[in-house]
Amino acid sequence: MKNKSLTQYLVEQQRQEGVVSAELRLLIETVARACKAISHAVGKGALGGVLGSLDSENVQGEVQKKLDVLSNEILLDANEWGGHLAAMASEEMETIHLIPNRYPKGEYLLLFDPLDGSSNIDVNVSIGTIFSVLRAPADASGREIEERDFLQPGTRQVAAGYAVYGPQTMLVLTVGNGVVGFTLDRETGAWRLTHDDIRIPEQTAEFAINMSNMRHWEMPVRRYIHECLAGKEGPLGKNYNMRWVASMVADVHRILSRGGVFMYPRDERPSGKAGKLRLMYEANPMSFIVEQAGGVAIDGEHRILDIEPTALHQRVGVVLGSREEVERVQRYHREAQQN
Ligand SMILES: O=P(O)(O)OC[C@H]1O[C@](O)(COP(=O)(O)O)[C@@H](O)[C@@H]1O
Ligand SMILES: [Mg+2]
Ligand SMILES: [Mg+2]
Repeated sequence: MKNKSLTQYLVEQQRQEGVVSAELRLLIETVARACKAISHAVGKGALGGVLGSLDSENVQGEVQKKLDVLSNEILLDANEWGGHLAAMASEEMETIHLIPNRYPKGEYLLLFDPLDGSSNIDVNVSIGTIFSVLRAPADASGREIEERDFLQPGTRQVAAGYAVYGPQTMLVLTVGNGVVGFTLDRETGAWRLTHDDIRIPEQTAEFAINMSNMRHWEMPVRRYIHECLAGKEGPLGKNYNMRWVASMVADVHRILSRGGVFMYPRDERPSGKAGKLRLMYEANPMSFIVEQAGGVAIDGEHRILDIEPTALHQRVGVVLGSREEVERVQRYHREAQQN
């Protein structure tokens, strides 16, 4: 039998499981269509003139790549007119994007990191798109959506997913009923269910962290990585392997595929920034997916999904992946606080 299509999966989630509304189904299909368009642009590379940087910076002061801006535009254009959304927010835009008055409005809020792993674009390494869906608060009906309407904890997400543009283009999705993965059939253009009920193994011997930041890490992170590096003779009693793609989508995708722990911890740099990754566009959607796959996601001490956001572009420390390892890192943080 042929693999199920994304539409078929979503219709089942709507009819049989009752976890997806018709509007949410159409919204997810629209996002998936946009990801397909981004995948095509990524695939053209230098032939499509999409590589390289622009002169502009985004709100976080990062130089924008052509593909950051192009992917942002593709997602905005695809999602503006469908009538499913009240507003959108993106890592690449300073403030929220309201649905223009000429289009019907819906009840959902869409947030995205249009192009994750920007430093890998020009070197032909896997990159991706991350998205998160919230419901607009009930008290927002009848008035214009404001930034504060987006500031909801990750537990309120009704769907989250990512597309990874690698050797294969895949879409990994949760609607709060487990995690599934679709592979883009490049000949027919269809998303086909290839990875049913993805589960992260509880134990692992593989970690992912940017080691060049070691001198800035807090003690609990140093302790954990030091123990991993000590291998079989150390306190953890096993030899660890290390991987760091530097595209969160690709690193998290590996963890969903074979387990592991991914860390971009907050550190002791005086920048006052709590880590590098963004809560609303990266940490929350990935944490929702990881938890739905049986893993754990924390900021060091606390569950990421419980964080009450205070700003749209807020950054957060991230430790996620296989349960036993993440809980060990959490224990080290708690012990450090008690001392
Ligand atoms: O270059 P570093 O410091 O290793 O950071 C890598 C991290 O930065 C990110 O690329 C940030 O995402 P953007 O490309 O969307 O800004 C993550 O995907 C990745 O985990
Ligand atoms: Mg990113
Ligand atoms: Mg990005």
